Amino acid sequence: MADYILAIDQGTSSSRAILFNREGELVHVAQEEFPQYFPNDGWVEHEPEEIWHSVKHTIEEVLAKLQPGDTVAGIGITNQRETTVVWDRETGKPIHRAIVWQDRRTAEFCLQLKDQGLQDQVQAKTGLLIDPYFSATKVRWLLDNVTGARDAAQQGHLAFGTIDTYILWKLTEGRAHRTDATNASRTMMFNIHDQVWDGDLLAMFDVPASILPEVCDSAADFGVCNASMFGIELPILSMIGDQQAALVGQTCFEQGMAKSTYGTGCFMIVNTGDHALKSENRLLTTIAYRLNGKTTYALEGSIFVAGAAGQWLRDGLKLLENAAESQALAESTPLNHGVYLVPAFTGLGAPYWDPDARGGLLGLTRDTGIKELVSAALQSVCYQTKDLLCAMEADGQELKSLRVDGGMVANDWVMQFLADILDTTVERPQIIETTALGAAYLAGLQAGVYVSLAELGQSWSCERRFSASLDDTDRQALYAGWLEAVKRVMTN
Ligand SMILES: Nc1ncnc2c1ncn2[C@@H]1O[C@H](COP(=O)(O)OP(=O)(O)O)[C@@H](O)[C@H]1O
Ligand SMILES: O=P(O)(O)OC[C@H](O)CO
Repeated sequence: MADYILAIDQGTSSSRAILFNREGELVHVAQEEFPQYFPNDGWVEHEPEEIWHSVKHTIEEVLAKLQPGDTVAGIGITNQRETTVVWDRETGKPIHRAIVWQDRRTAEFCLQLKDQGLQDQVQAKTGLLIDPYFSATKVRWLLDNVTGARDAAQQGHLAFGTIDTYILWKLTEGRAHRTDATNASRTMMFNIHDQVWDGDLLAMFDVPASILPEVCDSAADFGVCNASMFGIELPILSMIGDQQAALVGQTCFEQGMAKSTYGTGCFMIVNTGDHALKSENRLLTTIAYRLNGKTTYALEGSIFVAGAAGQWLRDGLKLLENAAESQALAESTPLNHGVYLVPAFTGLGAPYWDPDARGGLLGLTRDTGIKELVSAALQSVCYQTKDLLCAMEADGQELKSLRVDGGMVANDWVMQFLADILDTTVERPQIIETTALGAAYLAGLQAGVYVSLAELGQSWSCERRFSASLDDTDRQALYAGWLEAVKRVMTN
């Protein structure tokens, strides 16, 4: 049996390649950031070739650490979801930069669809709420705005993919055009009940079926990366959206188990088993994973800005050298400083869904300083999680505890404030690279390294539990201030 599984975690801010051993331990990791482009108000783009190069370099870096005789079972790919790439099938060249999930350029078109009363139909088929977040309107924008694209698409010359599909295409040098059910479920073109690309939706978004990838289980034989690329032949054995991968990496396999991931954005997901539970509180119904043709569903709350607020303080305002510094600054101010940052830089996601909202900084006084701003930015992530938790509870999902992961959970102050504001126990696992681990687990299942999800469930272990200790009155007062601040920035 092979020694290692290679996971590729292609996130919004960086790409990572990680070698896990059979015990699910992280053995080697390489990481590379890539540029973000903000060409217009609310627009966010990535250069697909730059993403691919970062993926290629990180794979090369970790494979270089293998010893002679070491074997790799295959690759699991997990990725930032919804981000949309369209490329030429012949040349492999993207016709435009990727339109990133955070991008709001199609807000007006989404509003038109909602005004036409199409929300219910879209939600019934896809589990999603009409929003620029999802791929469908981004594909339409590309076909309408890149010269010649629509004609080329009609003639079958173009391919669409989310980032998983694009990486697979590159790894297999154009031989495989596939995605998995979790990524398909985020396009707003996929019927999550019938598990097919939906003709009505394709007509609604004016997307020709010829550009779509084949949809597979999350663990499947997706294709093979030939030895000519990295020196060893590597089959691609899993593909899964990063938030669903984190659910798998956190081994939340039972109904009612939940995780929240704090990367660029924040995504809380609760496993709802084989039931596609319709949210009455503006959460998303989505596919958690599909294995051996059996679909497991989830309820998701998606927040667009979490760690990105720290990036703004670091790169935009130059208030921080690095994200880790934020902890000491936040520790040096009381919780009730009265400053609220609503980081609606690219609109608000769940449960508000207001693409036109923009950020607000409220409660400033003459003595407001860097530490209050930093604290407010970190607190905003926890308040937004509270919004999601309230929506989940209103949908009948009672969480006893919350498993957390992602780059931001290294910050103990944030984790304690999160437990305090949620009034729930927050559990940080030993391995916080759970996204990559989830992809590796599924690749391992496909390769026969692991036998079942139940076996994997035994492997989860907690590094630290954060218990709520804040007085109830203080909690309520802090959260009431947040709700008031959100009201001030909303446009709908
Ligand atoms: N100690 C920390 N405190 C606060 N934020 C942090 C800390 N460490 C990392 N981050 C934030 O976490 C994010 C990176 O997390 P990661 O899971 O790698 O994101 P992604 O998958 O979106 O690329 C960045 O936005 C960074 O600012
Ligand atoms: O890059 P992340 O980890 O913030 O995740 C992005 C999400 O998949 C967007 O839906």
